[in-house]
Amino acid sequence: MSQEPILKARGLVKRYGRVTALDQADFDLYPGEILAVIGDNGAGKSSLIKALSGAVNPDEGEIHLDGQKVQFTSPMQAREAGIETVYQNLALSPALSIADNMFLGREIRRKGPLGDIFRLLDHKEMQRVAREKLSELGLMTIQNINQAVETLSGGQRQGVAVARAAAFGSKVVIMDEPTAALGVKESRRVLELILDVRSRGLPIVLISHNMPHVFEVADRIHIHRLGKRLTVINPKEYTMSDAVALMTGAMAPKEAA
Ligand SMILES: Nc1ncnc2c1ncn2[C@@H]1O[C@H](COP(=O)(O)OP(=O)(O)OP(=O)(O)O)[C@@H](O)[C@H]1O
Repeated sequence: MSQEPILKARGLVKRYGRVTALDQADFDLYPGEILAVIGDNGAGKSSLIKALSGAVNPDEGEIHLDGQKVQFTSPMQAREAGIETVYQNLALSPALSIADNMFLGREIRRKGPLGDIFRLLDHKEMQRVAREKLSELGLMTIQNINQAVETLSGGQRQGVAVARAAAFGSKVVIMDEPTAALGVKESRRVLELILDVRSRGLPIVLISHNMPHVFEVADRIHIHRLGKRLTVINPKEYTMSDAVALMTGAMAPKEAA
């Protein structure tokens, strides 16, 4: 790759007591790509993603975003720097509307003296922007932006979470198992959304156990094993069973070219 990575990590270490979840892990995400991260249970994928998204503080190692060294102490800091994460448990508030969920934690306040004094929310503006963001991603089959998220299907909820990440992630979108809880049709829609987000120029990190999904959308596959990056493969040059064999240690990686 001739370009510089947009997000890069070197030598990440994270220990939980006697367990070493990350053991000198490296990571590279390049502009405009979908990078899948796969690995066996307990390989350290979540720990890696948490370190990159500010949810855990690594004990050692460095993270660089856009060439600058960063040290996030909270997910909010990573979000402010342009890294949006769609977590497995979604982090949506079911009782709130779609529009309110899109702006959770970064609400737009009303301008003017009353707005300043009472910190009033600008619901109209939030609804307008939410509608715009959802329709950009072809999600306006969701009829009413004021509908509570709890009334949506799993796929629609995932759509709101992805739209929120795509709307606010200025540099990187990380998705942790976005299709895990979904049916076939809903998974399809979310995969299309992931491709849409890439076509809008945002690079994506996709953590998934679903090999067909990974092989369908990923440009490159980072294989994580025993707390570190084992290798990165091109899905066009490997079969799914090769990838699983690498993940489980049944096959050794080829020497880097
Ligand atoms: N908060 C924690 N406290 C203690 N141990 C943890 C914690 N988080 C992760 N671990 C341990 O670190 C190791 C790596 O876990 P991690 O969740 O990163 O793996 P993973 O590849 O995401 O696994 P899975 O695919 O099962 O979600 C595991 O042995 C796990 O038990």
